[in-house]
Amino acid sequence: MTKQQEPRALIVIFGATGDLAMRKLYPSIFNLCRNGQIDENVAIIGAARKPWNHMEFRQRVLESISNNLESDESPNAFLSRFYYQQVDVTDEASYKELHHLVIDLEEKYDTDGNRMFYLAMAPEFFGMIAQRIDRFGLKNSDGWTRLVIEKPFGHDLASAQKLNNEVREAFDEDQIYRIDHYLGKEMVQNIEVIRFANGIFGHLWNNQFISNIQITSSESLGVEERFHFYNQSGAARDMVQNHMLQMLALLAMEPPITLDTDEVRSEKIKVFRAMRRIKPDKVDEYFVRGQYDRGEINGKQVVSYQEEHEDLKGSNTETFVAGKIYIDNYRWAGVPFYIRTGKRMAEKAAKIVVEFKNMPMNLYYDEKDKQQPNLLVINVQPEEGVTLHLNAKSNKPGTQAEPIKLSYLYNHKSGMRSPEAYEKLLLDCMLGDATNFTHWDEVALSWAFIDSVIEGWKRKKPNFPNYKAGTMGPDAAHELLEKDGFHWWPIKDI
Ligand SMILES: NC(=O)C1=CN([C@@H]2O[C@H](COP(=O)(O)OP(=O)(O)OC[C@H]3O[C@@H](n4cnc5c(N)ncnc54)[C@H](OP(=O)(O)O)[C@@H]3O)[C@@H](O)[C@H]2O)C=CC1
Ligand SMILES: O=C1O[C@H](COP(=O)(O)O)[C@@H](O)[C@H](O)[C@H]1O
Repeated sequence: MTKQQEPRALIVIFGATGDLAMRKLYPSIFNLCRNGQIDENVAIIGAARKPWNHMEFRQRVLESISNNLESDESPNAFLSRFYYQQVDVTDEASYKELHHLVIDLEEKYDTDGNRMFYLAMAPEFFGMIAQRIDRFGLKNSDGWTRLVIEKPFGHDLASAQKLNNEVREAFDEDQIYRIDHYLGKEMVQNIEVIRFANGIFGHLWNNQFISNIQITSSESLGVEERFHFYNQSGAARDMVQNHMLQMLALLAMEPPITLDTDEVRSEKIKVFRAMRRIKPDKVDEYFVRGQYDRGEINGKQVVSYQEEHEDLKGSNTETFVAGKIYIDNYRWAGVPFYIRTGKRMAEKAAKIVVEFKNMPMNLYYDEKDKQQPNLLVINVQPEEGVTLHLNAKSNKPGTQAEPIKLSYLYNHKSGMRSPEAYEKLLLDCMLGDATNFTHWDEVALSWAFIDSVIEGWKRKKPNFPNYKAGTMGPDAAHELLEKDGFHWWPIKDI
């Protein structure tokens, strides 16, 4: 968290007619307005090629927020702040027309000259738009100008570096807000608080007391309409390089000296630097890849990845990744961080399990009835909460101790709604708080790590498909932990 400013701004959304804008951005802006977190000094320009006028655009925005509207609530004041400008980002004249509208609205809404440009467009346009915003005078020297960039930020280190150079020719690092929506999730933000505000965890958070940490983000859906993008990307690039490694960094970083953006980022960067790089010829010791076959999810038969579209036939793209990552520093030497993510798995869930080492001597359990390790479970989604697994006195005949759970569920409190990730991140950007956005060094180091895994995979053709839809991935993902004497903790009811 960094010193916060007032949320006064003109927001320009490139890609305003697209899926992300409709499904995530407009409902998030609506919630921020309804909660009074942004007010009359914020207006929004939607920019895309569709030949819409302001009224047609407002109608689409209305449709996108219809699920959020109460029956007796009028959306008119909210919608009146939305304007549309037809823009082809490849056409220079578009930027000049956009500039005129920006100037008009800035005066009307008294936005102090603050401008947020949100790039909700295909990544190949990111560099071009950033440079043209600069070249056509859309950056404002009176207020602040910020550029929000969606993922993916590159396809590998080389392309990310090229994109970063292009963007940096027009914007300074502190003006660039690279989105990783996992950093906007309530329980991901809670990792730091749980660690740094609780002595019982803070003091034990190291290799003396923790045996391993497991991070899972599983999805039950397949690739759906995004198959074209996904087939060129795969789970390692789509989920591991960003979301999974970001959660790992928050779990592993040293306490920052303050919560200022630079301090938090600098601790995360140190984690990325300490991550043991996997040599391509050793990739199979550390990483497992998978692709789903036909299977059953929620009682419904589903087709294999390769059957989802004719273009996917014969594909070698991984839809599942499990990995073991070591952080070679004093705190974490010898502690494996296991990560696991994939499509068409048994459940949609994201969960972190911190497994503590057992007591050195066991008074209450015998050989057949082993002591359960203490677990701290951070439920990221769908439930949001924390569960602590302890051992306590048992009343059952023949046993002296048994595992019990202490749970706190955030989203089960009546009337409590966790803000959507995009809601928080949009507000953070307006407030000038870049803590929950990724710094270039984090992006570069995580690409370097993933590139060597992918390089190792390229050397050997995978034997795909290798897991059934509706399961928790290929057998090799389970063996990865078993050979270290661990197992994956379940993602349900834990
Ligand atoms: N959808 C999602 O859930 C997520 C998306 N993202 C990222 O967000 C970005 C956008 O994704 P998504 O919304 O799904 O993509 P869509 O394909 O749904 O939308 C693309 C948008 O770009 C506009 N566009 C395309 N070409 C031009 C052009 N030459 N000039 C101006 N506008 C143009 C399209 O509008 P028009 O045709 O009217 O010009 C449309 O508004 C991508 O980087 C994606 O990776 C990230 C996470 C999740
Ligand atoms: O960034 C992405 O994330 C989603 C999963 O996000 P979640 O918030 O629903 O867990 C994933 O489906 C998508 O492939 C990926 O690009």
